[in-house]
Amino acid sequence: MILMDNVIREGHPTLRARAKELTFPLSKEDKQLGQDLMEFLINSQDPELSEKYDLRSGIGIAAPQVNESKRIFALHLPDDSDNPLSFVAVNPKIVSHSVEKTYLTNGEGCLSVDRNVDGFVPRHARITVKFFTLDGEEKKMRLKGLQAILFQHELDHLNGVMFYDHINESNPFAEVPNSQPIV
Ligand SMILES: O=CN(O)CCNC(=O)c1cccc(Cl)c1Cl
Ligand code: NI
Repeated sequence: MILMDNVIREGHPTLRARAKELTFPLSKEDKQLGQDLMEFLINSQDPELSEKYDLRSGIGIAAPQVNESKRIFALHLPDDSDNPLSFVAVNPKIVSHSVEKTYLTNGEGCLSVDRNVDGFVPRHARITVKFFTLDGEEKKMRLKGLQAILFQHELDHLNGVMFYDHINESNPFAEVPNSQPIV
């Protein structure tokens, strides 16, 4: 199982590398990696397991964060949100996006960043995405709100981008033009 000791932190070169596409059928190891990423999210959101294994809670995790430079990540948005979202995405892509932006007024956090970095992280408000499941099935879906933000945060990790790269340096809380914030 993935533990915090397996999570690499800022400064590790893998976080700034472009991760490599996977080929199908996936190797046993790559399938296991996808399953391990999802298991980490579920464990990290479980009060007992997160305490037992000292896990920082996460709603997404990308393979580069455990030093696997592969284009695969897992999202697991708690089922108390209006519509639950939980999947492992292989070779994910954004195929189209809104002009309008969005951002979380509380900012974003990252398991690979052991500090608070305040500021608005402007993201596409609505995205159409494509990815493959661990079994090689192609999926296409439209995401908005926190689900869209989360997908973009994880896809950034596959491209060596950190959330704070998007924060306005001169004024972290500067108004974001043409945006609908999420409180
Ligand atoms: O890459 C994934 N992580 O670093 C896991 C920890 N961060 C979060 O759960 C998190 C928190 C707030 C907003 C977003 Cl968008 C995310 Cl992703
Ligand atoms: Ni992150």
